[in-house]
Amino acid sequence: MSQTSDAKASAEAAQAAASPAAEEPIIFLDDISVVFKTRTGSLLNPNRVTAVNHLTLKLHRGETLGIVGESGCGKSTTANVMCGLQTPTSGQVFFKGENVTKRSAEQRRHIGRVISVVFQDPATALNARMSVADQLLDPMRVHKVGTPQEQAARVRELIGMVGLPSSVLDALPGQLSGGQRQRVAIARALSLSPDAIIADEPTSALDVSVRAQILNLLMDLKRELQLSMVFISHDIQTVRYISDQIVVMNKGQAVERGKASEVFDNPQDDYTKLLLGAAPSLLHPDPSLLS
Ligand SMILES: Nc1ncnc2c1ncn2[C@@H]1O[C@H](COP(=O)(O)OP(=O)(O)OP(=O)(O)O)[C@@H](O)[C@H]1O
Repeated sequence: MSQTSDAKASAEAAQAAASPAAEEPIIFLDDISVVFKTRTGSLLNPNRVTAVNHLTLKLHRGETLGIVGESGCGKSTTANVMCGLQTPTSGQVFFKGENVTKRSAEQRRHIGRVISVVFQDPATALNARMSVADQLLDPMRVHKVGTPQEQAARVRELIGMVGLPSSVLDALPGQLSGGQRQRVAIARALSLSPDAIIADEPTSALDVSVRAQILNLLMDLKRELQLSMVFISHDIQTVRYISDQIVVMNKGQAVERGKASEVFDNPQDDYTKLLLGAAPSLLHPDPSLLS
């Protein structure tokens, strides 16, 4: 199934490449694999773990691509390849048509290709000793974006965009709730007006009631800013709620892909069916929380 799924994606990619009029995907992972050296590995592959195995996927402008699969299936490694934190062992990474396979996240920023990441735990993603205002100013200072006045105005704009009062700007992360901290992390991710955002399990560390609020915030921002987003989760119901397109991963491979509604209403792969069958009892006992 995965080969069929990836063959389909490769055929689409070839077709898109042949048509100059077709809009380039923001991110295009072309048949990437990531193999880590380890002390253990498997019987067939000693001292090696294949975290991602011949994966092809595309993120189009304004789209939310959901990546779903169990722990260890390669989601975070895929996210790291997308944002330049991990170089693939094989395969190529394109950013708006440009081959950036060998470029680090830092090098990509210098050529104006920005992908921001929102991590699972805002407590560790934010600097505990920096005020909220400084956390938001930091990326603009580091990348020398705007005058001090423009940066200050942008900070006020960002904090409003994520639904927080400007009174939190002087607070330290430890003085905020988990949901507020994740809002700050999202504001920080938006500060350089990224081409795409990768949200890697952004709600998993939060209380169930707060999860729905953060999901709704991401949906609102996506609409208002026409964000292109990769949303990664082991929770298939959360992915279903927010995504336009879905890739289901198992053991480093894409086992199913397609429009979210089609994948969920008519899953073809046994693993997807298993995830869907297991889903209702996993994290959202009360579906009204997501409405
Ligand atoms: N730096 C590394 N060195 C060795 N093995 C690694 C490394 N990073 C990830 N792995 C292994 O690669 C596989 C995929 O890991 P990855 O973190 O991408 O999965 P995941 O789906 O994001 O899981 P989780 O949801 O638990 O984070 C796992 O078997 C993991 O142990």
